[in-house]
Amino acid sequence: MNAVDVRAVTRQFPGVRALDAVDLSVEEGEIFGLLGPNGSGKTTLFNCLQGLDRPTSGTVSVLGLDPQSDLEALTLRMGVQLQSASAIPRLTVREVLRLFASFYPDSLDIDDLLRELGLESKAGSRLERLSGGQRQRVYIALAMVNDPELLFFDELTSAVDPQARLAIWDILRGLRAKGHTIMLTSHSMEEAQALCDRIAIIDAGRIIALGTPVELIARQGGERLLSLAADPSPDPGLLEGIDGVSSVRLAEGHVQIAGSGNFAPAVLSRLANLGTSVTEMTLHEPDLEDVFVALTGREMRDGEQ
Ligand SMILES: Nc1ncnc2c1ncn2[C@@H]1O[C@H](COP(=O)(O)OP(=O)(O)OP(=O)(O)O)[C@@H](O)[C@H]1O
Repeated sequence: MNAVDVRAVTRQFPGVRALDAVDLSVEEGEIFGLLGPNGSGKTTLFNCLQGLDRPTSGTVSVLGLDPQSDLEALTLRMGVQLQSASAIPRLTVREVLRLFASFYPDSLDIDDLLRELGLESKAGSRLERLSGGQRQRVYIALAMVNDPELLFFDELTSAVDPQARLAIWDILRGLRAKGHTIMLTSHSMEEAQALCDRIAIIDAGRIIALGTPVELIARQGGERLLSLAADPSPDPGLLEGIDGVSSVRLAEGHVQIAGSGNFAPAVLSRLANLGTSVTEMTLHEPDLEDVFVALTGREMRDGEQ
């Protein structure tokens, strides 16, 4: 059984179709990323999955349950990340965990949870005193307190520094290793690539791509791009026949060589044979951002509304 099944889900608000015939499934035990620019429908879909909103048409099944009619049973089995703890800033980490644990008939041991999330030394600190990364770890702990099968995280790492981000990714990987299913939203293609088993890219309420990051990049025909400055600048025609190279062009004083496979060493050796010295070189691997640009004609961040 899939953890989540969404079939032909449309959510129409006055003047805005936030979700438009969305189909997707999340398998048990995977980290599934829902990626899209601001206003693309991520929160609306999460709301429908968590029983906070109802699709205008289509069906949603979460852990085999209907989030509208079976919400009570579902609440015991899912964990939802708190958006902001503004209502409880004066409680300590331990107090807020105890409070949340009291909402459920069964909960994890608070000390184990604190240890697992590296929060033991912060147990007595008020939420308002924590750093952004520490607070996000508390939100993860709160979502975990009922030991849920399925966890939802919304923009978990958007406001934390790179080091805290890596620590949070490790926590999520640890949850996956223990069999939990995770569904997360993100604006970050980098995060999706590093963390998610599969992703759906959503744009204007429609799923425009669905698969593993590697599949999506391959499907888009993503190529490596070797960009170099060389002196003297070589005739592009002399690099065109190299194995794996699909195109060579001169742009802004750089030679840009696109292709697949490991063509860079052959290019460099051809340039050396031509007596050309390379003064600068970068290699861009195809990534999910390229997939988004190829599908929509714009950058993920440009799409913000
Ligand atoms: N209650 C509502 N009433 C009217 N329009 C809404 C409502 N909720 C969301 N929308 C609209 O639906 C669209 C999708 O919004 P949603 O919040 O799902 O996007 P999102 O992808 O989560 O964005 P963000 O990344 O900014 O959180 C937007 O155009 C939004 O303005």
